[in-house]
Amino acid sequence: MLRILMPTWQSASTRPFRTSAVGKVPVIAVTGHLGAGKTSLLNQLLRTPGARLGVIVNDFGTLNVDAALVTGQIDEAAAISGGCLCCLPDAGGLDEALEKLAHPRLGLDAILVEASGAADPLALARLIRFSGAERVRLGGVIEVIDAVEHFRTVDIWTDPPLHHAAATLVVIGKADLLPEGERDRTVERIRQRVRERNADAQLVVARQGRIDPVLVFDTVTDEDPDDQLPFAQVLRDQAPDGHANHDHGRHEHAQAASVPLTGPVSPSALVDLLEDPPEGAYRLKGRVRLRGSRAEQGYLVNVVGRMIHVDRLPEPPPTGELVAIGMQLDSAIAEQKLLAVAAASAERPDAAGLRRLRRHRRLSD
Ligand SMILES: Nc1nc2c(ncn2[C@@H]2O[C@H](COP(=O)(O)OP(=O)(O)OP(=O)(O)O)[C@@H](O)[C@H]2O)c(=O)[nH]1
Repeated sequence: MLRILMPTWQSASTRPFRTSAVGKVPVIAVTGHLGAGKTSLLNQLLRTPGARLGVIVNDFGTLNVDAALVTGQIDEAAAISGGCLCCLPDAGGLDEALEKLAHPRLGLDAILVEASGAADPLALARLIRFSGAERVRLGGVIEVIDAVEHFRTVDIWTDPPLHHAAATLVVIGKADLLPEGERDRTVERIRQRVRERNADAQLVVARQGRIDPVLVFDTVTDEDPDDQLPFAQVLRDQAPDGHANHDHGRHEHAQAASVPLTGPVSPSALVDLLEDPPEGAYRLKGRVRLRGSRAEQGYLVNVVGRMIHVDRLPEPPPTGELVAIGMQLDSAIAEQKLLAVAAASAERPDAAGLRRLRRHRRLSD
C-alpha cells in the first residue's frame, strides 16, 4: 500500500516565497530493516515546527497519521498502489506521487518517503534520483539501524551489507536497549561496518528517531523574509557556539556555519567548495550571484553528503549566503572555508569556473 499524505495548506498566496518555488523539492528516503525505527523517525521529523512536509508511506506503514494531524502538517492520505516500491511496476506510482507533492502550489520544504523494510535502499535512491517527476531532487537517503538486532538480521555475512553504500545519513537507534556494558562497543562496531562500505555517510546515534531536523531539511516560519533562505531561521536561532539553537534536550545538536554574500562570488571558488565541502558538513546550501559571460546570474546550490545539486535562479539575488550543517562540523573551521569563497575575487570573468558549474547543473537535471 502506498499512501500519499498531503499538507494542510493548498494555496501559495497565503505563504511567503519558499526555496522550493524556484529550486527542486528534496526527496528524502527513509530506509531500514523491518521494525528498525523508520516510522518513529518520520513521526519525529513531522513534528518539526516550521517545516512543510509531504510524506509517501510505502507498504504496511504504521505512520501515526493522528500525530501528524495534531501537528497540523498533514491532512490527507490517499491509497494509490500496493506492494514494495522498488518491486512494483512503475514503482507503484511513485513518480506520480512525487509530481503531485512537488507542485509549487504546495510549497513543500521536503518530501519524505518511508520505504518498506523490504526495500533496497540503492534501488530506491535510483528510483528517486532518476524519477520522471521534474520538480524533485534526491535530498538524501537515511538508513535507520536497530542497534539491538543489526548483527542478527542485517549484517550477518562476512562483508558488511552492500546497501550501506546508498546512505547519506545513518541513524543508529535502540542503543538505549543494549546492556550498558555493550552499548559503546556495539555502536562502534556498527560505525566501522558502515564505514567499510561508505566513508562519506554521516552517522548519528538517536533514541526513538530524535535527530536534529536541520540535518534533513530546511525549516522556515511565515515571518521569515521572502528573500532569505529557509536556513536563515536556523541561523538566526544559532547559539554563539555554532549549535542550531532549538528544541534543546531532545536530540544531539547539529553544528552550523554561515556567511552572508554581499557581492558576486567566484564560480571556481564556489565549485571547489561544492566538490570539497568543509569537513564534517552533511549539508551545504547557498544562494549566490555570479558574473556570467554577459550578465549576472543567480544559482541555488545544494550538497547532501557527496551529492551536488545546482539550480539556476530566475533572477540574480541581491544578496546571498552560504551555509554548512553537520553533526561533526567544526563551525569555526567551516566558517573560514565559507569566508574564503566569499572573499575570492569575482571581478574577472571566470569561464572555466562557469563551465564547471554548468556541468554540475546539467548533471543535476
Ligand atoms: N527503546 C527504543 N525503542 C525504539 C527506538 N526506535 C524505535 N523504537 C521502537 O521500535 C518499534 C518499531 O519502531 P518503528 O518506528 O515502528 O519501526 P519501523 O522501521 O517503522 O517498522 P516497520 O514499518 O514495521 O518496518 C516501536 O515500538 C518503537 O517505539 C529507540 O531508539 N529506542
